[in-house]
Amino acid sequence: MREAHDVWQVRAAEAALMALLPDGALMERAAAGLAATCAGLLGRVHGSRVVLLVGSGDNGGDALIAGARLARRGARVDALLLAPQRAHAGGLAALRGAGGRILPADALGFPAAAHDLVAAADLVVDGIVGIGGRGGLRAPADDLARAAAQSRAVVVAVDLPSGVDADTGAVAAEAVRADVTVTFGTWKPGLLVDPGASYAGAVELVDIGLQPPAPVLRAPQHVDIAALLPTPARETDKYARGVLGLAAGSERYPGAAVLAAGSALRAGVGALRYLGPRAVADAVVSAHPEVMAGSGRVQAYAVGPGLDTGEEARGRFAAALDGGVPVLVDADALTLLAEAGPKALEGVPGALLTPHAGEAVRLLAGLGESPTRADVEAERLTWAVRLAAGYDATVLLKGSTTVVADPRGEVWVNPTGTPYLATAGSGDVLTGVAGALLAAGLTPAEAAVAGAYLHGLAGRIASDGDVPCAASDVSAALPAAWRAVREAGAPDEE
Ligand SMILES: NC(=O)C1=CN([C@@H]2O[C@H](COP(=O)(O)OP(=O)(O)OC[C@H]3O[C@@H](n4cnc5c(N)ncnc54)[C@H](OP(=O)(O)O)[C@@H]3O)[C@@H](O)[C@H]2O)[C@@H](O)CC1
Ligand SMILES: [K+]
Repeated sequence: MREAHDVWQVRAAEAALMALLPDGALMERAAAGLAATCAGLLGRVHGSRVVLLVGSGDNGGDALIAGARLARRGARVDALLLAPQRAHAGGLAALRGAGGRILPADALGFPAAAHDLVAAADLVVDGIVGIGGRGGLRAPADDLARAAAQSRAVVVAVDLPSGVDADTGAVAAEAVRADVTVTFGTWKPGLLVDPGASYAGAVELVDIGLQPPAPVLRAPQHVDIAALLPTPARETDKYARGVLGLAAGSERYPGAAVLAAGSALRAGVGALRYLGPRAVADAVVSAHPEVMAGSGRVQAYAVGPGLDTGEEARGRFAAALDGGVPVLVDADALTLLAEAGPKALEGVPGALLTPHAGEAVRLLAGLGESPTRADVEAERLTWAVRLAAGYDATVLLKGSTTVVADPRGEVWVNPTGTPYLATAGSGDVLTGVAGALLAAGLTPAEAAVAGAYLHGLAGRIASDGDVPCAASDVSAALPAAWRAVREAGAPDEE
């Protein structure tokens, strides 16, 4: 599990550790890790051209000390200081001592000369701001961020790309686009959640000895998901494996039911009961003869894909909520839930809501909040947590990064997925998978985390080689995704 901590937690852990160490030791550790990554990226350090973008805080200090290490190995290092009077004194002395050049950015005939330097560099180190950053990058730092983006140099961000909010991943204005981010002590949420995650490039974590408390955000890996996936026991039967009731599809949208059903079957349900109009039931059964049409005992319901919002749909939604079992609420059922408000979920033993940003806006309106879709996409952690608390339910907020929040405030981010999953029917596949896991007895949060992970992985498999895929292809790739996760979780053979 990758674990991320917020700025407040990092600062507290840093203070506790600094009290035990000589002055500057922590920054030396950070800078040593940073310099090692830069050297690896350069290949040949001697004779290479390195430009440091140096802000006024310790993030700039890390860059200067790493730059000194590279200069001692023969790199030509130029430090561009954004605030010469306030740059890290120890870092400046170290770089000067190692033969690096120190250039106040504004004394250079800024910005032209600074641009030339950045354009000619092999590697640019972004030490403008780290966890002390607030809001979008201010001038003239924003201009340097643009210059770095235009340069052919490899861009390495120190701790996190400047301009990315460490706690939320929000990018208020310009931000540095890094090829690699070297982060210290622990992951920051902004490195895992879009839009910030998309600015970070490949992230390397340098252990500096921090011992932070429980994380604010977790990103599961294959082994974590393998530990959640149900394995049928020798004496199991279809009821023990979990029966899912699927209330999806309508005469207008029969395909959603077919896709969700096929995906649930591939995600290990013992049996699937389809609940809906006769014509749709016929389509589902003809595509998947394993499906039983009609009501009966189930361990969980999944309700919503292609459901429609008319009288008949409302009846199916109400029946699912009244069933006394966990319920996954998606698509049209989210619209009905937003209308009814959180009280509709009272008495449901475990609800999992799976909105995209637009549906989240509707649900939030039911709580008296009025963010726009763009607001939700810019700060998805914040809004997912708010929804989970307001509806007292687990929320899986779908999007460029999918996040899961449970009502106690635990939050996960899904590291799998691909933009190719933005295709019609993709959400129906996710509903089938997560619904099956819910029926198998996973908690709503576990079903959401594992469901999003498998769905994202199946999407990557289906679009391997940068090839577009249909939702049916994603569904068909579920067994391969499941297998990949299982293999990673299997104990090594002796
Ligand atoms: N924690 C740890 O364990 C360790 C931490 N370490 C390192 O310390 C870093 C944190 O250092 P930090 O606290 O000095 O803050 P930092 O990120 O340099 O930024 C502050 C400066 O940025 C400026 N600024 C702010 N917003 C801005 C904007 N939008 N646009 C432009 N400028 C903006 C702000 O200016 P001001 O607002 O004061 O004018 C202020 O001067 C951390 O990320 C890591 O790299 C490692 O060395 C060792 C282990
Ligand atoms: K930075």
